[in-house]
Amino acid sequence: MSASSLVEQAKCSAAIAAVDKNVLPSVRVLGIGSGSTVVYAVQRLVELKDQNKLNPDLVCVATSFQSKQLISDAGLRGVDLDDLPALDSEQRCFKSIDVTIDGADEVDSELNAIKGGGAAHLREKLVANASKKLVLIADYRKDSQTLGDKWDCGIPVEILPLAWRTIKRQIESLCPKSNISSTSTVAIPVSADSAADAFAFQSPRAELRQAVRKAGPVVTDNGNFILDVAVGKIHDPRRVEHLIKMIPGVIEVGLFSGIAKEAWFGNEDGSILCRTPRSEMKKHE
Ligand SMILES: O=C(CO)[C@H](O)[C@H](O)COP(=O)(O)O
Repeated sequence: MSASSLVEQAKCSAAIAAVDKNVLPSVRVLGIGSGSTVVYAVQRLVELKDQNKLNPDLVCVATSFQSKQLISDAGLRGVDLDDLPALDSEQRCFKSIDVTIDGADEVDSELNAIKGGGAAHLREKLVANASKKLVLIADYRKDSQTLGDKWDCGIPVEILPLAWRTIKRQIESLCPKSNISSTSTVAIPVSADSAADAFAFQSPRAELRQAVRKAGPVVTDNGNFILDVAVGKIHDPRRVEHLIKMIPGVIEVGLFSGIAKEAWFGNEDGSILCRTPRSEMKKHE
């Protein structure tokens, strides 16, 4: 089998396993992520729907234009995030989505994730944050110990177009390039008053993401630009996320720290791994 078929098979098997385990008839509100792996999840939902295995009142919340199209093409009922009741009266919590199934660009051992390879991470994070459970699905290339081990395209950062050069400069000046070599890892104090406020960070390089088959930059579903910020290995994703998010004009950072509850990976050999934060890997057939 070719390498690309193996990857597709791995995406598909992870998606099917995650949907079967998580989209039970009790699920009434389902978040649908974005990207190529999610396509397989939606295909599985159609099969379950045809077998009357889904909640008859199921509604789906989209995370992008693509996801909205997937939902409607599958004959599933879509609903806007803001049209959901703010409070789940049964469980008395403010998470109105039961489960969200989404892809990822890289997932570390704690299930922190890089997302936004498809430039959809702003709405993906809104939906994930409103979900009782975020389940990630991916192929074996995304499964890593530390963010930055495998994904080398940088952290996607959605920004306000009118100040893109200023924001780029400010991100790059989080750690002046002149201070370090391209391979070194240095400690950057994020606040002057505490030595503990330091984290490993490589020289950030922020590139404006360019469109394919369209002249100029990628424009997100929200009308914004994307900077891909290369920082090397990310040992403290929450810190990095907060540091970048503090820059005025940054709308959302494609780091999902401590949000996902479960991640499913399809392997090259056809097996599937399910991971939870800090857990041992569980092998499924
Ligand atoms: O975050 C995303 C889009 O913003 C995607 O979920 C992520 O890029 C993974 O995509 P794929 O399943 O195509 O590998």
